Amino acid sequence: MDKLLITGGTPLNGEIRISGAKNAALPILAATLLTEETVHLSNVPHLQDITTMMNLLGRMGVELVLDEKMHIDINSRRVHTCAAPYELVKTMRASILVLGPLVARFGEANVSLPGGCAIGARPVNLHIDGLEAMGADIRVEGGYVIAKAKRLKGTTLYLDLVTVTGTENLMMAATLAEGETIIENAAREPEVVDLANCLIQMGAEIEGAGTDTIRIVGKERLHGADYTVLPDRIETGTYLVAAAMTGGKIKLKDTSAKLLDAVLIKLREVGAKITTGDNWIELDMQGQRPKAINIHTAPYPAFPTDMQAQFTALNAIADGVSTLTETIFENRFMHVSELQRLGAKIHIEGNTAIITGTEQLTAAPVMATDLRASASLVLAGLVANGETLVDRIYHIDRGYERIEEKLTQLGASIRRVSR
Ligand SMILES: CC(=O)N[C@H]1[C@@H](OP(=O)(O)OP(=O)(O)OC[C@H]2O[C@@H](n3ccc(=O)[nH]c3=O)[C@H](O)[C@@H]2O)O[C@H](CO)[C@@H](O)[C@@H]1O
Ligand SMILES: C=C(OP(=O)(O)O)C(=O)O
Repeated sequence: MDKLLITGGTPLNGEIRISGAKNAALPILAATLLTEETVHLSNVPHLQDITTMMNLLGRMGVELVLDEKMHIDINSRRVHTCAAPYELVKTMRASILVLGPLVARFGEANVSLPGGCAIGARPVNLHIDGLEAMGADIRVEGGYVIAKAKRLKGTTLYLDLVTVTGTENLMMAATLAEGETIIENAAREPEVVDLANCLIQMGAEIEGAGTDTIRIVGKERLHGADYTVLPDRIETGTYLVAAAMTGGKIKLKDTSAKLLDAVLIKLREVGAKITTGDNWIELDMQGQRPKAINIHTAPYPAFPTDMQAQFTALNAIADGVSTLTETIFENRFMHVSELQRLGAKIHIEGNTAIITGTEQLTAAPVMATDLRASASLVLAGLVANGETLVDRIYHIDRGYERIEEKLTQLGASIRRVSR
């Protein structure tokens, strides 16, 4: 099994390109099930989750043609099964995103509940309740969501909790439903907006994406489109934190500062000098040690839970004591015990981590438990004294494209080893 071997101590310096967003590309790939015409996608990141989604679509009969730059032509004319089997989707939560499109276009779906995950229980009850309210007949049996429907009917849906993939699933389903659907308390994440923009290019009528009320008027059919996926704000944020932790100076290209307001505010509080342009962000830490900052995760536009682990690593070496409160997932502190192995001084009280910054972490073998937890261990490895070996990096390959190449380009000492 591959591991990452990191020798800490080099301030990051240089320029890299940010990839397309995993959490936008996944629902957009699922959305191609809504039309029999070809959808052409660009800026799809080369990641394990994307491969899993493409394998799943391929197994259903979707034709996918891709070139080495990950431009993909996708055609769902010949779908012959509406099943998403457990063996194919167990490693990826986002597989549930095929549920809405399948029910809306084919009137049936047999989709495995996504497998257990280290960050929390992550039920999909709101996806199911919403589709039922639109007229689908759904039962959950043997670990599968089995749905049948004649044409879905538009209605007003109120989501009890802000759910990103729940909003996406219901928005996709509503594009082919009869009449108008209103989603109240919708997620406002940029990835929801990106999906809506792609659906609009496919002929959908959607207003209000990016606000908490989304209105969709269903169409008889959608058509093909040519769409470019937005940049990955979490990948962007992760590299910015890496530069801040190492006291470096980096420029990230093909990204957008507009997606990262809450994160950039926190990085400025840490002491980073940040300059932005239309499609780039530069961070200069001027060799300083970061200042400790308090963080509270919440749905967009507040501070993203997907950046919590990376800021835990930053606070572990920062000057001062900080608190970091996780409000989205009940079990998203699995990285804490691994960071403690590197010398971090953190204790957990309920859903808050209290962190006393220490000037120097010391290398140790550590184990990744989920995607962003693994990123936090890599960041800690970049500043730890000695060689840190990060195990179970298949988690990181789910969400970071060529991470060791990009960090090497920025001057880090990191390589993939099989041990
Ligand atoms: C592929 C993708 O886009 N993943 C992102 C998405 O995950 P995902 O869409 O799974 O996360 P949700 O926004 O749905 O989860 C928010 C909260 O709602 C709860 N909930 C959700 C649905 C439901 O039916 N019932 C329920 O109780 C969840 O357990 C969680 O506590 O948003 C999360 C929150 O920003 C991010 O961390 C993930 O990176
Ligand atoms: C939690 C994440 O992804 P997923 O929802 O796909 O598990 C993430 O991207 O940090």
